Amino acid sequence: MPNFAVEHVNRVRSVVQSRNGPGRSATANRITQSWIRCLDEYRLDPGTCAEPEVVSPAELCERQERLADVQAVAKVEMANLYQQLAGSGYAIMLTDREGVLLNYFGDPAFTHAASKTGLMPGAVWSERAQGTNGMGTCLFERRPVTVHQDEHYLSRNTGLSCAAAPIFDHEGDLVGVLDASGESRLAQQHTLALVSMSVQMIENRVFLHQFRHDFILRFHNRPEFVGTLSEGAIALSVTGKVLAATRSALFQLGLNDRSEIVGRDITELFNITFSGLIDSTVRKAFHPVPIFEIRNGARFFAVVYQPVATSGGRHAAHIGLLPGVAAKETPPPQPEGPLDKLQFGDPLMTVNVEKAKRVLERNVAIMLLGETGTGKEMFARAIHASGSRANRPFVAINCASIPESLIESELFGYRSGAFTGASKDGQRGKLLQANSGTLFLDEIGDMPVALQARLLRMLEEREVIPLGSETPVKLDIRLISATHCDLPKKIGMGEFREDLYYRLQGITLTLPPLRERADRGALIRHLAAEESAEDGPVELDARLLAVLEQQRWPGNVRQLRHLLRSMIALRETDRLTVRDLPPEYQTDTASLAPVAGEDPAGDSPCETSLNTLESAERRALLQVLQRHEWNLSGVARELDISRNTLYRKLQRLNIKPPEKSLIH
Ligand SMILES: Nc1ncnc2c1ncn2[C@@H]1O[C@H](COP(=O)(O)OP(=O)(O)OP(=O)(O)O)[C@@H](O)[C@H]1O
Repeated sequence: MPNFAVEHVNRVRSVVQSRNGPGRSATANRITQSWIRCLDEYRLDPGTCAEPEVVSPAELCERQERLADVQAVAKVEMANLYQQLAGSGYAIMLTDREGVLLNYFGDPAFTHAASKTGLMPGAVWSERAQGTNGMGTCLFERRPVTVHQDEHYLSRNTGLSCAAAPIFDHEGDLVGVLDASGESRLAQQHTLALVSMSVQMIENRVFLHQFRHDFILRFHNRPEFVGTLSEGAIALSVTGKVLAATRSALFQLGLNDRSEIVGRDITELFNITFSGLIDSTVRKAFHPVPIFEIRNGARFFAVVYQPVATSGGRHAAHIGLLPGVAAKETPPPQPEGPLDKLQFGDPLMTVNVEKAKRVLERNVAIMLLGETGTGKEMFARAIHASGSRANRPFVAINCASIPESLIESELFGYRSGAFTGASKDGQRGKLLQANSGTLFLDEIGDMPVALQARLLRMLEEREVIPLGSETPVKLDIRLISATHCDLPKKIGMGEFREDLYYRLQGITLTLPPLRERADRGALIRHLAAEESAEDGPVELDARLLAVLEQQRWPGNVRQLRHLLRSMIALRETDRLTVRDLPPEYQTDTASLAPVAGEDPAGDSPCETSLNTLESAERRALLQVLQRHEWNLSGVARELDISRNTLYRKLQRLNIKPPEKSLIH
């Protein structure tokens, strides 16, 4: 036996005999306790040269099968983790609850040495088989542990540094361990933080998969964290009873045990009915809605996902059974998706929605253009919620609101100590957080030029190198960007890279400003209904509606929503009139034409904002439309213009079809 091994064996024996650990820290005490177990209880020889214990291939298969759900999800996370740590001589391993190594991602530099100690599929890494070690000791302690070099019990394992975290199922049962082991001489706290994050991701995804045929409430106290690693998730039955909850859900609700929540009705936990929650989620196009927890009144933001349909149509059965939802949601032939809920007949919005639907499952970057408040983020969320990534993270980053010096680390992440002030555990950047989901880059026009180059490289190569690392991590991200800037102008001024511009716009969708939306009457009514949902319906009188329709709305839908919200809050009766408008909106009304029918002698209200030439064009076009009984294809043909050009003309000239006519 080599000298170092003899010394290690002697040290282990003397520590165990004197019950005196290698140091006085909690970790050292835990290591001593483990050494005592190994010698006294398992009767292991710290200097053993016996071959590592390995189960038969048939048994390995059987064990892998038993943990198939976890394995399938873990594979993706193991690959991510491996790529974050690759180059530093690490292997990532998954064991079952008996410590049998099921899956292994190894750094080539390490794999050869590792197989000699038994770091290979089928090997048993329980404490009983391998003495104190990351996987085995983690299984024993049921919490994340590091075991660094000569803290190992067997002398042959003292070259290893291990960081391991336990994986629990939704009932709190330990199902396995995720471990990163390597030959690094550095302490493992940073690696342990990464391993623990991966475990949380695995637990969340397994949960979402296992309860995919039930309703799932996903929440966090910050809306932007819904859909990410730290969200809480609660599975609900068709009647709104809690079936299961993730660890993070219990943590956020301040509960210690699942029994405090499982079997309870959602209304006992939050101040909202189940059907109300589903309704508002759908109405807000899967944008998290605020809910309040009953015990302490804490505010959360939540989204409810409906069951994924099975071949037997279990989804449809659920909807049919739901109290309150059933009546409103009589199964339509083509169920309305989150995208459909954003438009009410405006031709440009209809085209946008149709185009977005066509590329839902295709790897095409989407660029959303539009003035502030036109609903770009809402549209991006609806795209995400409509596709197969709906259960994956939606990560939004506003390039204009974070300091230039921090955008890079926000996006690409950093390792511990990468810069002054960096968290000691490092951070997974937004790009990695969004992996397998959607990344929404808002205000992309404000991204610093230097970073644009890095972003472009990431898009071309579909991989990212976290700050402070040298190893790329593969990315699978749906990218949606948005801006209100004139990007071609920025390109001309050298402030935006042309190559990135073309890369970002697989398709470009321009959201119309509110003042140009042909469906703004319906949108106003829809928003008024949403804003008054909690305290009873309101009615908007015709003149108020006309006045609202003719405002300029520099802040677009956001401004409209805020105005309606305050009018509804301050109302004296449930019938809102122009008298309920704040003064700054009323000044505009004097110059507006009266509502049709109020003053038959006056010009059409729609003409008041047009110049003489436009008014003439409008009248001429109306005549052609009437001649063709509003058949737009016929009109387009007669005028020799495309239907799209005709739509734009109708919008510009503020022409709407008569109430009951169908555009065809
Ligand atoms: N189609 C819509 N239906 C209902 N509400 C909408 C719609 N579009 C936008 N809104 C509302 O308008 C507000 C602004 O939407 P959003 O934040 O998505 O706009 P934006 O264009 O991304 O704004 P900014 O450019 O300032 O980031 C939100 O509160 C949203 O509720």
